Formats: sequence, structure tokens, C-alpha cells
Amino acid sequence: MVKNSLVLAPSILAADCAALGDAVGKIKNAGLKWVHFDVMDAHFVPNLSFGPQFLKRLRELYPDMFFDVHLMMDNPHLYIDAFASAGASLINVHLEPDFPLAETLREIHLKGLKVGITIKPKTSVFELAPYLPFVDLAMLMTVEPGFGGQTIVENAHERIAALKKLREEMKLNFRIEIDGGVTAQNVSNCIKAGADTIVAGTAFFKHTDELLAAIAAENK
Ligand SMILES: O=C(CO)[C@H](O)[C@H](O)COP(=O)(O)O
Ligand SMILES: [Fe+2]
Repeated sequence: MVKNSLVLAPSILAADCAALGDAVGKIKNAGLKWVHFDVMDAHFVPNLSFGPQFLKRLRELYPDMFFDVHLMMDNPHLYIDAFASAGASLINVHLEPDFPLAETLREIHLKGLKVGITIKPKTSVFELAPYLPFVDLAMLMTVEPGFGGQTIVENAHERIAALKKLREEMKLNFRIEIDGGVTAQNVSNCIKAGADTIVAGTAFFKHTDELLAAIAAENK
């Protein structure tokens, strides 16, 4: 079994929204490559964020960064083309809404992008199983999606460990990403449980040094 390298993907949802380009610059200057880009539609989640035109401009400014696009939308399949053309590196869709999920995963791959699948904190990890052979990454939301700056759910470690066990049993190598409420204080235990791809918004933009030090300590 290949061990995935540890990746930190800062979420620019927590950055100054009038200076998103500078936020990606800060991520790059920290020696990181992944940028987590949260898209909210005010239906699947009770909030609105950025559309493809934001991604397009950031991609122009930062051609070498890896844009991890998290679609919190009821109809993500209608926007794959738009986010792929705008410069997504990976598109991550939720399992919960009613849309052609398997076809959408296939479409994302056919466009030459990495593909991710995501579940909310109350969705069983085992519901992911039929789709896992077809994804590069599976993401566990560790807060209810919709807002940054929340506290991580209590059963995050159990859910990460369950997904890691499923990955072993299925003999797959997809990345295990976690999203929401990650801090310098709780990140080590999440990594020990099996997370290899860490989204952090508030912690990265407000407590940069502490978060980077905590991750570096786990990356030895
Ligand atoms: O998808 C998200 C919210 O729905 C964000 O990626 C997530 O909340 C990251 O922000 P923070 O690290 O501040 O919790
Ligand atoms: Fe996210």
C-alpha cells in the first residue's frame, strides 16, 4: 500500500475576500501547492461564496498552484464544465444531493482532472464505498458545511479511522481529506487517525506559524 504524502490545503474562504490573490500568494510563499476553493450555492448550504470567475482569475495569477475545488451545491453536475474551464485541478462533489453522481465523477476524470467525493458529518462513511474505486480523494467534512471558523465534530477521529480501514480493505490508495475546524491543537490526532490531506481556513490564515509547526512535526 502506497503511503500518501501529507498535504495542507488552506481554504481561502477564511482569507480577506477583497484580496484573494494575495491569499493564494501567502499559501505559495509558505511553500504549499494546494488551495482549497469553497463553492456554496445557498441551497445545499445556507451560504454563498465564489463562482468560476474567481477561480479563473486566481488560476491566471497562479498557473502552478493546485486548485482543490469543493462544490457545496445541489446541482454540481451542471457546473463541472465551468469549473474545469476556469482552472480546477481537482473537483470534489458531495454524495448527499440527488444528481447523477457516478456519471459526474466520470466526467471530471474525462476532463483530465483529479476527482473527489465528500460527505457531511452525519452521512455514514460506508455510503462512500461504491464510489471509492473511482476517486482520487475522499473528503470527510468535519463541520456542517456552509461556514468557516466552526469547531471540529467530536467523532472526527473515528470517522477518519473507519475510512482508512475501508481503504485498506478495498486495497485502494485514494487520499483522505478532512475539512472544517482543523487547528494546530487537533491536527496531529487527525493525521495519526489517517488523514493525509488537511484543509484549514481559519487556522492557516489566523495562526499560520502554529499550524505549520504542528504539521511539520507530523511530517518527519
Ligand atoms: O468547506 C468549508 C465550510 O463549509 C471550509 O472548507 C471549511 O470550513 C474550512 O474552514 P475552517 O478551517 O475555518 O473550518
Ligand atoms: Fe471546504
